[in-house]
Amino acid sequence: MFAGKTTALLGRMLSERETGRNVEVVKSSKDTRYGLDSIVTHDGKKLSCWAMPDLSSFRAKLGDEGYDKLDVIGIAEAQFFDDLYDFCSKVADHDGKTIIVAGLDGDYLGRRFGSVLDVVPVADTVTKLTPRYVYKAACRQHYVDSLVIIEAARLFLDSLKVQSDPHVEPVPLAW
Ligand SMILES: Nc1ncnc2c1ncn2[C@@H]1O[C@H](COP(=O)(O)OP(=O)(O)O)[C@@H](O)[C@H]1O
Ligand SMILES: Cc1cn([C@H]2C[C@H](O)[C@@H](COP(=O)(O)O)O2)c(=O)[nH]c1=O
Repeated sequence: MFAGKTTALLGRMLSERETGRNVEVVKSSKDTRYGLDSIVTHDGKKLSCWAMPDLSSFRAKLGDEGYDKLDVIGIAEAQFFDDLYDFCSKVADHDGKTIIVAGLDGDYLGRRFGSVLDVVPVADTVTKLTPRYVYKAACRQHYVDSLVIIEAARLFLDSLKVQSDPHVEPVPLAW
């Protein structure tokens, strides 16, 4: 929800790839917003991925040979995978691969979301990202009225365009 999770995941995967490591990304097939063949940031950066309903089918989908060659697995929209903890434990501890998880730890009401929080104790590092205030408010409202997020995003992006022009006075957002 505009916090930069997908941007961060994409950046991490590309830098792992640049160091010669073999990487793949899997995302939940529940997230159909931008199609199923890629993870896509809200400003349109893309990286191809596998979309799956659960993580237990990951190895079978890649095949043993493809799976064995992998060094790094990125997981997007992790909040939708019920088997996140079991997958991460097995793949990291048993198979020795690096896993980079991106997902929401809480829903729009601030309640825990899926099992993202369960993998925190077994993670080597955790980065907590938070949306800009305007997006946070709009995302909450989105679940009440789905049109509000679109208008809020448009207003915010318009305000950035105005502020980036040194000859134009910035217009404050009214909320
Ligand atoms: N420092 C930053 N880190 C991440 N995203 C940023 C940053 N500054 C601006 N952005 C913008 O915020 C948006 C974050 O989108 P995205 O990574 O898809 O978020 P999320 O996956 O959390 O919904 C993008 O439009 C990106 O360009
Ligand atoms: C806050 C919130 C989000 N969701 C869903 C909506 C999207 O499919 C993802 C969030 O994706 P993003 O990459 O962070 O934009 O989660 C939901 O179902 N319930 C919620 O409360």
